Amino acid sequence: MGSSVSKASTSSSEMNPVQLPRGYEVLKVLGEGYFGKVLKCWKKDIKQTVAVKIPKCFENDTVNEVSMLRRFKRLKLHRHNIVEFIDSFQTKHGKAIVLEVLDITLGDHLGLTSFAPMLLSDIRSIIQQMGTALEALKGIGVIHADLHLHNIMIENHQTRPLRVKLIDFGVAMSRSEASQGKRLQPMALRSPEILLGCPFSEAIDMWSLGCLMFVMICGKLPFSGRSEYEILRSIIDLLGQPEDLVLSTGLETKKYFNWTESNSWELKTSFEYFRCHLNSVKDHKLQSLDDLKKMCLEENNEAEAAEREQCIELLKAMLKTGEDERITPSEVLTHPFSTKDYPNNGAEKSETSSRKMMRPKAAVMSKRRPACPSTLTSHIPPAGVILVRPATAENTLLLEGQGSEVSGRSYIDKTSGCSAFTSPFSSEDCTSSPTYLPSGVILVRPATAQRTVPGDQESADSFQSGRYEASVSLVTDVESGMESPICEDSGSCENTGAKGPVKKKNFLRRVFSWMRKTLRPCVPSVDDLACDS
Ligand SMILES: Nc1ncnc2c1ncn2[C@@H]1O[C@H](COP(=O)(O)OP(=O)(O)OP(=O)(O)O)[C@@H](O)[C@H]1O
Repeated sequence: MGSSVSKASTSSSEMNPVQLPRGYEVLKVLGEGYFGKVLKCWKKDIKQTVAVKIPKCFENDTVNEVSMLRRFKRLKLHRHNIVEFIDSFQTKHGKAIVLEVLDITLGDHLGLTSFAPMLLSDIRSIIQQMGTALEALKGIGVIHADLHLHNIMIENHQTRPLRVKLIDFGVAMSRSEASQGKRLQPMALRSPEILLGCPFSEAIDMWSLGCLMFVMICGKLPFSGRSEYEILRSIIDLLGQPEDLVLSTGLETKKYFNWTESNSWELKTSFEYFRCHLNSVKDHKLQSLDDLKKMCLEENNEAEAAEREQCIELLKAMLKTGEDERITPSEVLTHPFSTKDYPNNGAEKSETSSRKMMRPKAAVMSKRRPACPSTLTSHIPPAGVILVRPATAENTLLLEGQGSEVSGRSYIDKTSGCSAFTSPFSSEDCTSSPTYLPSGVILVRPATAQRTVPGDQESADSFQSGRYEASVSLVTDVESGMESPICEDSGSCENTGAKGPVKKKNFLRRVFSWMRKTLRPCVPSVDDLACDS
């Protein structure tokens, strides 16, 4: 790499405190981390846009990261979902790193939907790909040690399946460097072995990935607290205490635990630890990970329940407090959730709700033209589901403009007692606790004979003809602020009396006209729905 430095333009130098070599043109700032600023640049010799990570100051030596990435390049690890290294060059603060450009971080992606739970199909593809990345790293004895929502990047968040890459090897190390007592990983994602100062291995990355999977499932962190003690207490609350055998190897165990007369370790109380009482700052109300199985997107959907069950089983295997018991990356890849191979898997016969929702969405997002006419019936959304484009900056604004959010908080069905989406977080008060939906999904009350006008065939016809309103029964009530035509009509609300058929018909007309105005820009066209192959 040539070391001659061009005189950057004013705008470039504003974005970039370090002048870049002649062969680069700065386009924009992509992101910033603790160690470096990442710029999108045009690399003239290869005629390609690249991401250039520039160290902020001299202490942030990137030599380790560069040599790690060079090794990955030799081993072609970009084929295993690890960011592709292109080049490096010297700056006054150390080596700048040139990488392939990626789209947005997983954290930003979740942020677009206010951390709504992700579809199981999206979670599966992310876990499979990160499992592959961790397997490749384990194969060469490398620990990433800094897995978090902003170190997993999506290649293009508008296409499905989601393609993700692992980035930021700033603190990555080889297994031989994994000396007991090192402080690694973001605190909330810190594994028990790091918290306790036990011997550790690549398994610490699986722990962090498990924590991230929890966030993808329910939009919350599994463990929270402002100190390591609180994180540890939070882990023990949800998962139970690590085995005494594990605790006995920790350099920090005595800091957090007392050795009792019954010859076992017992977590110190907050008073013993801090000299003051401290309430737990839990982000959720789960008693155990199994409670997550109760979270469902659709009632009475056995396929979805079976899929979720396997998803949570995998999560439990990732969040084992003892690293020896924790699932390995290769086991993740063969887990039934990853392979979608489990009893009651209705993949062949009837697809799960997430698939049903994903199909048209993928077609819409990839803007594929239908290559073949397809049978209409395979594209009719299940009763009670309105298909909308997945949340993007644009359509999020569209919905927000109506006083709502895609996050689903606004789509809680108060009248049905949260029956459309049961969340363990909202078990106490479903009107005030946040309940989340995946992006692109609006829940409606289940269709019943009374509520569905016209009948199935008519509904199918109108769906095909673009009159989507006919396939919809009733939109759920939304949270305050959202003007809803549904609850204006007493006949549609369970807590009010029924009205005559004429009034109901008028009401439905109003509903449909409201929906036409509101949802048309979000609803896929028939062309888009016509072929998903
Ligand atoms: N290849 C890339 N393509 C696009 N954006 C990127 C790329 N690499 C990094 N970014 C953006 O820059 C941010 C910072 O990158 P990175 O995590 O590598 O820096 P860091 O200083 O090591 O961060 P940290 O604070 O996590 O240690 C990322 O969160 C992301 O938003």
